[in-house]
Amino acid sequence: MKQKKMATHFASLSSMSSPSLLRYPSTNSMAMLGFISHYPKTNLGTSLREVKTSFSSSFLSLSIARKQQRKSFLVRSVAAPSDTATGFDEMVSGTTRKYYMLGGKGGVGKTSCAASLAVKFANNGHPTLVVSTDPAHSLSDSFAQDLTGGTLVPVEGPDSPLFALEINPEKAREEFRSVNQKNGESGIKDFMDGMGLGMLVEQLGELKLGELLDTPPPGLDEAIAISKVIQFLESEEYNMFTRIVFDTAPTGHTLRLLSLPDFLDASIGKILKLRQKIASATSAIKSVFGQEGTPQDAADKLERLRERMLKVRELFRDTDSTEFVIVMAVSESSRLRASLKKENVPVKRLIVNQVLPPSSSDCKFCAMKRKDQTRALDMIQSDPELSGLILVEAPLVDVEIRGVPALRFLGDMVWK
Ligand SMILES: Nc1ncnc2c1ncn2[C@@H]1O[C@H](COP(=O)(O)OP(=O)(O)OP(=O)(O)O)[C@@H](O)[C@H]1O
Repeated sequence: MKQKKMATHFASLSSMSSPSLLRYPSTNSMAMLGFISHYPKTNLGTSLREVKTSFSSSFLSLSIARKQQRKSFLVRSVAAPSDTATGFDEMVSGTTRKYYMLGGKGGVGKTSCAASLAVKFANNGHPTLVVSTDPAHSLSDSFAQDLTGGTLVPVEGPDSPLFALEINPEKAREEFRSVNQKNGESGIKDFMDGMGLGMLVEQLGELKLGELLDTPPPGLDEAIAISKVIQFLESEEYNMFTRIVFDTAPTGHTLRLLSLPDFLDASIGKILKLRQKIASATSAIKSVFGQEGTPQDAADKLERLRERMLKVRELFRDTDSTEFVIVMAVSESSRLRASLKKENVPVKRLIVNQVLPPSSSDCKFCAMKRKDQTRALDMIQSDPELSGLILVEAPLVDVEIRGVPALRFLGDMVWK
């Protein structure tokens, strides 16, 4: 229903003719998105004057103006773009597979930036896959398409194949969970004490395996989800993808994820060593690993998971194939950058999203916001953690970033 609405919406846009509208050439039959002035400075006159009208009184007038615009299918942007080049040429060059992980707090526009980057890659000849491993998915919203099935869904519109995937982190954990102990820890302890193996239980207890699987830390699901994606991308079937864009979880989760492979590697390594020790006590192992499958199955699963985690960890640190792009709101701190640095994760670019446009006649509120914003941008530029990064100011646009044409529009402004 919503998709239909979108299609109508953009179809109407494509049939508009106004001197102040700039039409986007589309290589397929998808409708086009028109925006007043594609932001070149020379073209700001009429459009910005109109925009200022809605900005000058209050946000109420802005929202009324928005409604009117939507009604007449006139979509306008209220921001000037950054002139900064993001080095997209470098991002797009070469056919060797590259991974882009976009991370940042929830609500800053991470998904929009990830989806627009994926669209841009696909429009520049790269068969692309965009994956959401954020437990609170919004990729479906962004593409205005249902991507919730946990499988690769083709996205219509871009010039080269673009597939999207929302990974259900719960499902991704199932494999790991299947090696979970079925009994409570005290049950196992009694049982194993009876067999003279109490010490091993203590060692297992120290790993907090049961706790880890029953109430997993937020980053665990994502670590497993990413490792699954990496795994299936290795198969021949998915060789075609030369760009993989990850819409990762919000900052806190992502940071945990970054340290998890080490943690899991250490834990799984210990478990595997313990397996050797208790190899003869089959029934005890069954209690620990559950009744399903043989101890060998459980150990093999853990070993495979461990290998995959190691790959993810390597991938996160490989500057040739992977880049972590930070997306933040203007007012945020540089904590994420510091943590990424500590984890040796390659970061080159920082997107500061929803930046207000320049204007000479702001309302009080807008003027205040703009001041805050200028101060925040100055701080970012002088922050030793951030100053070395390519700073990209993504403008606030007066339209919902939904569907391929809108993502294409945003992508053309952000990824240059
Ligand atoms: N530059 C922008 N101008 C205007 N609206 C924007 C911009 N960037 C994002 N938005 C809007 O902000 C909302 C949140 O964006 P998005 O879903 O991309 O954020 P997110 O960081 O992925 O959030 P979450 O983690 O909650 O999914 C969306 O409605 C999106 O359309």
